[in-house]
Amino acid sequence: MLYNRVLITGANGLLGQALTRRLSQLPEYDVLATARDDTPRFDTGSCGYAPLDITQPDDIAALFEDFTPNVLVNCAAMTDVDGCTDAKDDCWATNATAVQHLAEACRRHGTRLVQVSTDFVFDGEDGPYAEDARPNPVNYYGRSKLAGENAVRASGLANWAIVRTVLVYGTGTDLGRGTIVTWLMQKLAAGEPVHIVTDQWRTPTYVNDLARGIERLLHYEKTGVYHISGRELVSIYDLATTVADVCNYDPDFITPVTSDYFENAVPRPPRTGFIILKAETELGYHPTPLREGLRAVGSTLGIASDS
Ligand SMILES: NC(=O)c1ccc[n+]([C@@H]2O[C@H](COP(=O)([O-])OP(=O)(O)OC[C@H]3O[C@@H](n4cnc5c(N)ncnc54)[C@H](OP(=O)(O)O)[C@@H]3O)[C@@H](O)[C@H]2O)c1
Ligand SMILES: Cc1cn([C@H]2C[C@H](O)[C@@H](COP(=O)(O)OP(=O)(O)O[C@H]3O[C@@H](C)[C@H](O)[C@@H](O)[C@H]3O)O2)c(=O)[nH]c1=O
Repeated sequence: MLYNRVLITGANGLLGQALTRRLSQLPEYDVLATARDDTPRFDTGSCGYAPLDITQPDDIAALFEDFTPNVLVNCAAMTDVDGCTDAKDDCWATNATAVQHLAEACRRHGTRLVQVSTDFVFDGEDGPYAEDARPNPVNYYGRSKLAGENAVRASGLANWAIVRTVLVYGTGTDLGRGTIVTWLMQKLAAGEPVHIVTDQWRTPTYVNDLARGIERLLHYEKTGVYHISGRELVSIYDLATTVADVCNYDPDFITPVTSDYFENAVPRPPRTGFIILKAETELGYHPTPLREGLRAVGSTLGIASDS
């Protein structure tokens, strides 16, 4: 397709900003970025912007009439995992019911839907996971995201894709929720001690890689489930010491702990991470090595790194 009208929801978030930035640089896409605020929190480049709360079906319907997207990429979600357990109704409305409304609008307009999902649909007992592994979420956030996936599958839409990803890191403008990597950089730069878990493993994902993976998926018009993440499976403690090493911070500020140290945190799946062979072979997706991604983030933040 030469000219593709792409609607992005949740554009003010970490992924939404990166994807808007990436697609706005490509002449074949006409992008409308949407988010809850009246105005965007970041430079949208050549993209249009409109406010949209995805929990409001009438607003979705009106926007579809106006913009008539060929593709919708849903980057909006409630992503505060502990907060999802504290505010279950809001979480379900955003991560499950709203996806049902978006899928319904897509079905009515013949729009392709790309839904972004998470490694937290799995229980983390035997990661890394391929696309056909059986979901079994261990917390409310994971259950709500799995319900969002199922809303897409059950919608009767012919043309859909689900992109699952893992612990995304990167930078953006005025992000509501930072990332563990930038949080670590700030803490270690200030010489503040941190306690980091040794018993949770992930394949951390550089946000610009994820945006590129989604762009490849749009380009090839792929359907079905895709795992798009980094390739390296590391514990969060290893991630933290790598951050310290790359940025020349003192690793002694990092104390290893196990998950039970955080008594009030909701349970996380211990070992997730993804097998990304399908994305590599079908999309030509090749993630940035972890150290390189961390260096890029450090450099955006003005931090001198090891290279
Ligand atoms: N970050 C990760 O580590 C990670 C890992 C796996 C999967 N994911 C998935 O990746 C996707 C993108 O997440 P992210 O990392 O970009 O998180 P994020 O930075 O928290 O962005 C999510 C965005 O969704 C917006 N949003 C929430 N409720 C909304 C509503 N009712 N209407 C419109 N927008 C709404 C938020 O808006 P406000 O800014 O106004 O609050 C926020 O900007 C999500 O589906 C998430 O589940 C993320
Ligand atoms: C704040 C903090 C976190 N951690 C660990 C716990 C987690 O394994 C990891 C990241 O913590 P958080 O940023 O709270 O993320 P989280 O555990 O909620 O992470 C999730 O976010 C979801 C939106 C995504 O879908 C998931 O893929 C995942 O990345 O860091 C510590 O070890 N010490 C700390 O002080």
